[in-house]
Parts: sequence; C-alpha cells; structure tokens
Amino acid sequence: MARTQRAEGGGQRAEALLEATGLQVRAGPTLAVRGVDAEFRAGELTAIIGPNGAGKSTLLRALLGLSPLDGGEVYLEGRPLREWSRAERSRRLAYLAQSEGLPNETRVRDVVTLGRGAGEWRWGLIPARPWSHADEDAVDAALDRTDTRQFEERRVTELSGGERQRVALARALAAEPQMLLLDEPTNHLDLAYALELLRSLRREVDAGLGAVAVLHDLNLAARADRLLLLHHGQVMAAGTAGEVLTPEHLYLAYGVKAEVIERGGRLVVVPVD
Ligand SMILES: Nc1ncnc2c1ncn2[C@@H]1O[C@H](COP(=O)(O)OP(=O)(O)OP(=O)(O)O)[C@@H](O)[C@H]1O
Repeated sequence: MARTQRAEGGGQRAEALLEATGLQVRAGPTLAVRGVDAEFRAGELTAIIGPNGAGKSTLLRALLGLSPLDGGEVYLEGRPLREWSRAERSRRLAYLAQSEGLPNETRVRDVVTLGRGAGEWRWGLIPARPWSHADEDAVDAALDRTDTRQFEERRVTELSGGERQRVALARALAAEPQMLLLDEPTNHLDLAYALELLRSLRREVDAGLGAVAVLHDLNLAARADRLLLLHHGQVMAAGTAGEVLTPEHLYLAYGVKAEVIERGGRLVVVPVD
C-alpha cells in the first residue's frame, strides 16, 4: 500500500525516494540501528557519518533491503521496500560495497556491462533478457562519466585501487539507478582520487541521482548536501554541514575537541586535541 504523500503545501524539497521510519536492525546479537528516522531524496548527496561501530554500514544495508528489520520500515517511493521484488529494487537502488570485489580477470567493459540488469544475468555474461542498444548506450555513458573508457579493454588486475573504484562506480551507474548507496567509497583512496570520486558523485547528483555515502572523512562529508550523524545506532544530528558539524556534536560523538572553520565556502573540521 502506498504511503500518503506528506510534502503538501509548498514544501520546496522533493518527496523522499527512500525513507526509514523507526528503523531497528540487529547485527549479530547487537541492536546496531535503534529507531532511526531518515529521508533521502533524488538530486541530493547525503553523507552518513559517525564513529566506528555507530551502525552506519548496518543502516546502509537495511536501506538496500539486504538485512532483515527488527522494527520500523524502509519505504521506496512511498511503498514498503519489502513489497518490491528484488528485480524492481535493483533497477532503482545500486550499491557500492566496502572494498568492492571486482572479477579480476575480466575486461573493464565487461565488468561495467555486468551492471546492466543486476540479478538478471545467467551464466556469466549471457543476459536473461534480450540485449538492446539502450543497454550498450548505458554502458558507454557509464564509462564516459567515470572516465574509465580509456582503459575499457584492460583487465581489472591491471588497474590501480583508485581506477578500480571508478570501474565499480561505472558498474553501479550502468544500472541507471535512481539512488546509489556507497559504503566508505573513498577508503584506500589518496586525496586526489577521493576528491575525484566525490566530484563524480556530485555531477551525478546534480543530474538527478540520489546518493547516500558512508564517509569517515568529515571534510569530504562536509561537501554533501545533507549529513546524518549516527551515534550508538541513533541519529544524533541530521541536516546541512553547518547544522551537523558543530564542535558539540563532534565532541559528543567522537570524544574529540575540534574547531569547525570555514574555508572557500566549505566547512573544515580541525581537531585541536
Ligand atoms: N556480524 C556481526 N555480528 C555481531 N556484531 C556485529 C556484526 N556486524 C556489526 N556488528 C556490530 O554492530 C555495530 C554496528 O556495526 P556497523 O558495521 O554497522 O558500524 P559502522 O558504523 O559501519 O562501523 P565502522 O565505521 O567501524 O565501519 C557494531 O557494534 C558492530 O560491532
């Protein structure tokens, strides 16, 4: 059953594409996500931040429908996620997992091709549905948008860590999802690659994609449109960088004294401990 649309009466922000209400999720014996309410929209980049063990990855997996819920609900386009078929879900939501495993001996172009029709492939590269020009175009566009076409003929083993991450992003984008959920996508990337990844994401978000990224680097997270600060499985703060990245929140969540300064129109977190 569809949920009643709430943003009536001139609300400027678009309706949430993905929404969690009262979400509770176990990870092993631990209640890792405790009563989380959150909304994620098309055309917005949301950063999920918080200390180690705060529940960020558990929340992300629950938003993708990959973990059973202990309570609450996740809605996709206003309808409970559990009512969507796996194929319908994977056409709308793409996931870039932590240390994304790519098939090592596979050509980059073929890896990106795998992003088309996730869950609809049989016997490796034989799609379970007819392959179309639209599929080919989506692969080309994903290679171009991530600047990976230059090595489309190379195998994954012949790429650096940063290049692999771009290929993983291309594979996710090839699915033409409405929302992309990324778990620590800048892990293991040097500063230049990390910024490049954020810039690629920004371009996609400006073109209408919704993106939710778990980020540890608060100065990268400050570039997001909205931030969600988790602590002990609960939302400690949610909103813009200015609303979330305050010395008080950082001290309460991380136990670190920090100054938050503005540089070039962006907030920068500087630990002063
Ligand atoms: N498979 C598991 N079995 C038992 N406990 C788990 C399991 N996975 C996670 N947990 C616990 O659940 C809590 C949340 O873990 P989660 O990985 O979601 O946190 P996180 O914020 O993503 O952490 P990090 O920043 O360290 O990646 C932690 O206390 C963790 O120890």
